Amino acid sequence: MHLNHPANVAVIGRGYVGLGTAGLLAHIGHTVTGIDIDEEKIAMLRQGHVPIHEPGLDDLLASQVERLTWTTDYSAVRDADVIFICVGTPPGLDGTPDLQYVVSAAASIARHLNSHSQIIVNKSTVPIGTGDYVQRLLEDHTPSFDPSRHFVVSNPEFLREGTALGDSLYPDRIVLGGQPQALDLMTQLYAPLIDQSFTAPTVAPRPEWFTRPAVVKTSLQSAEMIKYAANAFLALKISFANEISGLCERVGADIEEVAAGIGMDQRIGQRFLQAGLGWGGSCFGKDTQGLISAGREHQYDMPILQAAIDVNYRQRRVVIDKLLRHLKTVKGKRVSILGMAFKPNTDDLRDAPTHDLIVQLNRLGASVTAHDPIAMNRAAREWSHLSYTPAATVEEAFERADAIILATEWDEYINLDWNTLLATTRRPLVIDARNIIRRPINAQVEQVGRDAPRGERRRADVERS
Ligand SMILES: NC(=O)C1=CN([C@@H]2O[C@H](COP(=O)(O)OP(=O)(O)OC[C@H]3O[C@@H](n4cnc5c(N)ncnc54)[C@H](O)[C@@H]3O)[C@@H](O)[C@H]2O)C=CC1
Ligand SMILES: O=C(O)[C@H]1O[C@H](OP(=O)(O)OP(=O)(O)OC[C@H]2O[C@@H](n3ccc(=O)[nH]c3=O)[C@H](O)[C@@H]2O)[C@H](O)[C@@H](O)[C@@H]1O
Repeated sequence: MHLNHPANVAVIGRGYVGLGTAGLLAHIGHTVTGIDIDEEKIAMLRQGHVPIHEPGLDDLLASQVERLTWTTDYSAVRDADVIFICVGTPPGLDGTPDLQYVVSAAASIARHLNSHSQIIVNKSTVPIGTGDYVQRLLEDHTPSFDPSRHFVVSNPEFLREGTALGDSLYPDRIVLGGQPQALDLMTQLYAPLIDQSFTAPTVAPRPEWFTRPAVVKTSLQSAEMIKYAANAFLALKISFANEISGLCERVGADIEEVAAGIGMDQRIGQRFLQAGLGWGGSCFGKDTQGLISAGREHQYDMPILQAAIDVNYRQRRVVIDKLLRHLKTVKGKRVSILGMAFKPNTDDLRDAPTHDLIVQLNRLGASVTAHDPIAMNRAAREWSHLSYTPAATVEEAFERADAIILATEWDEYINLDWNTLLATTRRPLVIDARNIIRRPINAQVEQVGRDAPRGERRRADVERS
């Protein structure tokens, strides 16, 4: 079978994954219609405004205006060769992913499928078996449905927020699950990405070391499982580093040196061993819980994943314990938090550790001030249930503070003139929950899994020697 080039593609959902996918497919030459039910966000996109903060995405989308259309009208599906589902799958109350948006998107697609060959590709992270379910739903609701022409494919997404463009344009692998003829069509769609024959955009240059992505073709179920297993493994790697960091503190070892030392074993690898406040964001918590709930459905325990979750959320208490060791009580004290987004270079606040830090500090009676270079406006909307004073500038956060907690390692914080700012505090106490401070500063500094920074031995020194 043959896929038109350029292909007509519909991308359902304009979140982090939908916008990244639309931008990528337009950049490699396809004609893309982005569909979302959120009229306000579609209106913003039509006016050239990107509704999320993702470095370089606004420039990439602006460079592709001729290939990109935004609409709330599903009838665009009728002319599409390939239809991507990129809607949210948030956790339900018991940790099971809520599939209502996927089901509703699939039902809307079903109303508009045509009688030609069309591929429905799921990029949302969904429980194993959802692809089959979507196929049955389409069969039931599409009078013209023909399994020799209408295919459901799983193509999980591995981008990280904050580095979405680079991750999408230069991926380690492209995972495709489904029937062989549908996967052949998908490799035709992705040919410029697989061969890296596109011109790298200036906002995301091709790394020198990058050659081409691997293409992994599997069954629908295996592709769906690969996504969950990848996120779960990364999450447990971080929790492993955090668990070891607690013991490091007790025996006088330094987690930065230990992580560098074990990470040099290529079987382990350096990445995702950064100890600190633990993971946050929309996916690691949701997907580890999602796997556990899938196990529960099959009467199968997943104790390693449960332990990874427990260790992760314990880190949020460890940081407050460190603060209390110095201040005894925080009642009436001014505690300033630097960083609200769950990681740098994004405005995403989902499951951000800072949320839980503020909750704990509110309970302990502290007066909380918080700052973030990008996420403050979003926090004003999404965290109105919390009690904190937003600091308009980082200087304002330091002024008269009894303690500073560094929660997100934005470059802006790494490059601060710490000593000048600390001079304006009431007490120079820094809880560096991301271990970013490398040299001694004029403050008592608490880090995670190590003594205060001495300056003479750093992770980088270990890497060089
Ligand atoms: N955020 C990330 O970095 C990554 C997310 N994922 C997965 O991708 C999926 C999407 O995640 P995000 O982009 O973060 O979600 P998001 O919450 O940022 O965006 C979802 C979008 O879908 C729209 N939507 C909901 N129902 C719809 C419908 N019936 N028709 C059209 N649009 C509809 C919403 O209005 C929203 O704009 C999730 O399953 C997530 O687990 C996978 C890899 C990375
Ligand atoms: O499914 C998803 O949504 C995505 O989830 C993660 O991406 P993301 O959550 O955007 O960001 P990460 O860079 O993975 O960071 C997640 C959290 O882990 C924390 N982290 C990361 C690495 C580390 O060593 N230590 C650590 O605490 C970060 O601070 C952050 O809070 C995965 O890395 C992506 O591959 C995946 O596509």
